[in-house]
This record gives sequence, C-alpha cells and structure tokens, in this order.
Amino acid sequence: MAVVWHKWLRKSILSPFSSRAFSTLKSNPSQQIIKSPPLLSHDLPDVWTSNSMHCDPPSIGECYNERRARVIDGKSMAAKIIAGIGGEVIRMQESIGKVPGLAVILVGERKDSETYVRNKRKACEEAGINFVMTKLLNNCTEDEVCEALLRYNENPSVHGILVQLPLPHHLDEEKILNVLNLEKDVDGFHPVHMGNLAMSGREPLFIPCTPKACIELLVRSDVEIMGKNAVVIGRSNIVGLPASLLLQRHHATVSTVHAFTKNPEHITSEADIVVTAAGVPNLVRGNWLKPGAVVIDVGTYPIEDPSFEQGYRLLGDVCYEEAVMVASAITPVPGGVGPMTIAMLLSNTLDSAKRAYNFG
Ligand SMILES: NC(=O)C1=CN([C@@H]2O[C@H](COP(=O)(O)OP(=O)(O)OC[C@H]3O[C@@H](n4cnc5c(N)ncnc54)[C@H](OP(=O)(O)O)[C@@H]3O)[C@@H](O)[C@H]2O)C=CC1
Ligand SMILES: Nc1nc(=O)c2c([nH]1)NC[C@@H]1CN(c3ccc(C(=O)N[C@@H](CCC(=O)O)C(=O)O)cc3)C=[N+]21
Ligand SMILES: [Mg+2]
Repeated sequence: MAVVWHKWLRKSILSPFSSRAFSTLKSNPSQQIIKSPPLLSHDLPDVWTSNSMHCDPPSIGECYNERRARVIDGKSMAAKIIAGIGGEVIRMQESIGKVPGLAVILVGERKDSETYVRNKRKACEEAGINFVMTKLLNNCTEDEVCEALLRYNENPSVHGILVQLPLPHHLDEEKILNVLNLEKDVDGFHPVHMGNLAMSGREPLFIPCTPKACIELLVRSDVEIMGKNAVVIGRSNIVGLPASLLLQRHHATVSTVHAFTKNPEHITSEADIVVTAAGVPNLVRGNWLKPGAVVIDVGTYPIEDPSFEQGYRLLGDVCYEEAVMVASAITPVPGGVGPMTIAMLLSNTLDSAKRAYNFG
C-alpha cells in the first residue's frame, strides 16, 4: 500500500505533465556533475551540469501548445526607453545646461564584462548621457578601486557609479560597494536601498536594474502581475532576492527556488510567472512550466564559441526550444533581459541627475 502511494506521488508531483505533452522529456538532474565545459575565465564556476549544453527539441505531437510562445523583444523595448531618456536628457540640457553622467569601474578583463560595459557605453552615447570609465588591472589592490570610487563620489558631474561585477576574488566586494555614495548607487546594491525595497511604505532611492528590467518586460508585455503566482529561481543579492521583493510589491504571490530546493520542477510548474536567475544553462526544461506561463530568463552564461564574433555566446537558464512550446510568452537570451537591464541603468542615472539638480 505504501509503495503504491509513493508511486502515485512520484507520478503526480514530480512529473506534472506525465499524462500530457512532455511525458517523454526527462527532467534535468541539475545537481549531477558530469563534465567541465570550456570556460572563458578562471572566475567562472568550474562545475557543469548535465544537459546544459544542449537539450533535444521536442518532436511534433509532443508539444502542449498549439502556438509557440510570444517572444518578448527586450531589445526593441529597451531601444524605445533609451530614446525616451534621450529626450529627457535634451530637455535637461536645454533648461539647465547639464546632462547626466555615469561612471563605470571595470576590474580585470573578462570578455563578457567588457561586452556589457561596451553596451552600456553605447546606450549612454545614444541617450546623450556622459560616460566615463576607470579600467583597472586584474591584480589591482582594494585601495586602487576605492580611490577611483572616492573620486567619482566627489565628482559633481557623475550621478551614477557602477562597479562591474564580479570582481576578482582577492577583492572584497562588500567593502568596496560600501564606499559608494548612496545617492550615486544606480545599481541599487547598497543594503540601505535593499532594506527600503523590502519594507513596505518606504521608497528606495534606486531599484536594482535587472529586477526592475524583469518587471518592465512584464508590464510592457501586458502581463498582469497582481494576484499571480510567481516563482523566482535564485536568491542572490543582485538579482533573485530583489526580484522577489519587487514582484511582491506588485502584489504577486512569490516563491523562491534555490540550490537547496527540493522538487524545483514541481514548484516552478505552479507558476504563472517564472523569473529565473540561476546562471545554470538549460536548468528550466519544458516540463517545469505550466502551460501558458510567462518566462523571464535572466541567466547569461558565456561559453566559448569561435564562430561568434566576440569568441563566446550566451546561454540562458531556460531550455528555450522546449519552453517556447509550453509558455505563452518568453524572453530570449540574448535580446531579452540584458538590453532592458541597460535601459534601467540609464533610467536610474537620469533619475539621479534630476534629483541632484532638483530638476523635474
Ligand atoms: N541579463 C542581465 O542583465 C543579468 C544577468 N545576470 C545573470 O543571471 C544569472 C544569476 O546571476 P547572480 O544572481 O548574480 O548569480 P549568483 O551565482 O549570485 O546566484 C545564483 C542563484 O541561483 C541559485 N541556483 C544555482 N544553481 C541552482 C540550481 N541548480 N537550482 C536552483 N537554483 C540554483 C543559487 O542558489 P543558492 O543561493 O542556494 O546558492 C543562487 O541563489 C547569471 O547567469 C548572471 O550572469 C546577472 C545580472 C544581470
Ligand atoms: N555592477 C554590476 N551591474 C550590473 O548590472 C551587472 C554586473 N555588475 N555584472 C554582470 C551582470 C550582467 N549584466 C548584463 C548586462 C548587459 C547584458 C547585455 O547587454 N546582454 C545582451 C548581449 C550581450 C552579448 O552579446 O554578450 C543581450 O542579452 O542581448 C547582459 C548582462 C549586468 N550585470
Ligand atoms: Mg540577457
């Protein structure tokens, strides 16, 4: 009797689609380490999970949805927002003769970080925001980073400062971020901003760009958040945790999935909205999703690929070809959260400059 009950549980909870579409898809035993992939730099994790390079596309007839999910075009949405910011910058320049300024501190030479920073510079140029950058060597000291930070803290034409993460291991991220002037922390990573985000009735000066981007993508896609079940995969300070807090502010019922969560596929399959920020390629399979769910894929895991101009390409957390057959809307990687994150960074920088000059 006990055995029968156990089997029933496995069938209904572990394989929510067992009688339907994805019965033949295997779930991803994500903790199982199989091999090390070719990595970009010593900074990246040295574990690699099964199924992470590739997942077999579902065959026709296996698909639940009749139509593929709508693709949420983060790139074009971001372009519109950046154009709007550009208009505000012009208005600011014409009325008070000032423009917003963003300063970036980049330590080391991770190829992906260099690309993100280049994209941020390009976006600033498009919007008329002044962009300055300090590049430091991989083996620089904490003092050198702090000195650069302090200089930007005191520079009145800099309204936003960003330390591109991750930093090399010998540098204390928390200590460095604590030096940053609260009023210029456009990433919103300071504990004071995070605390204000967590407490109702308080408004943080800055909301972290990536979580803000996730909400913006949902809102611009006409996805209702209020009252919906949302699952956030990941609980990091810079993405997962603030994304959960922000979704709660928008009145979603939020569950968190992390590396110690049992049956993540079951929890995820109850979500109307899935925001995934684990950094584990192909973690989220088609059978993790409720049909019609909306999927926001934050993951950007770079793998070497000489056929790409930059020498690498990005993998999201979601097995896209499977998910697109089940979800109602999904963000691609690249072209989804990444560009929108940059738009939110510019928006925070503009807000900061407006605040500094008391310009409405
Ligand atoms: N597009 C964009 O603009 C941005 C993209 N990113 C990308 O988002 C991803 C996440 O970034 P970040 O939050 O900084 O990463 P972290 O490594 O700091 O956090 C990862 C989180 O995912 C959880 N996690 C890891 N493995 C699993 C698993 N197998 N199942 C469930 N949960 C898991 C971890 O759980 P635990 O806490 O238990 O360890 C942790 O909470 C990365 O790929 C990053 O590159 C990040 C920022 C911006
Ligand atoms: N202090 C800090 N703030 C950040 O906001 C921050 C950070 N550190 N460290 C790393 C993550 C990652 N991140 C991305 C930014 C842009 C793209 C982006 O432009 N992506 C493009 C393509 C990029 C490419 O082609 O490689 C896209 O998805 O379409 C991606 C990821 C910001 N982060
Ligand atoms: Mg992205």
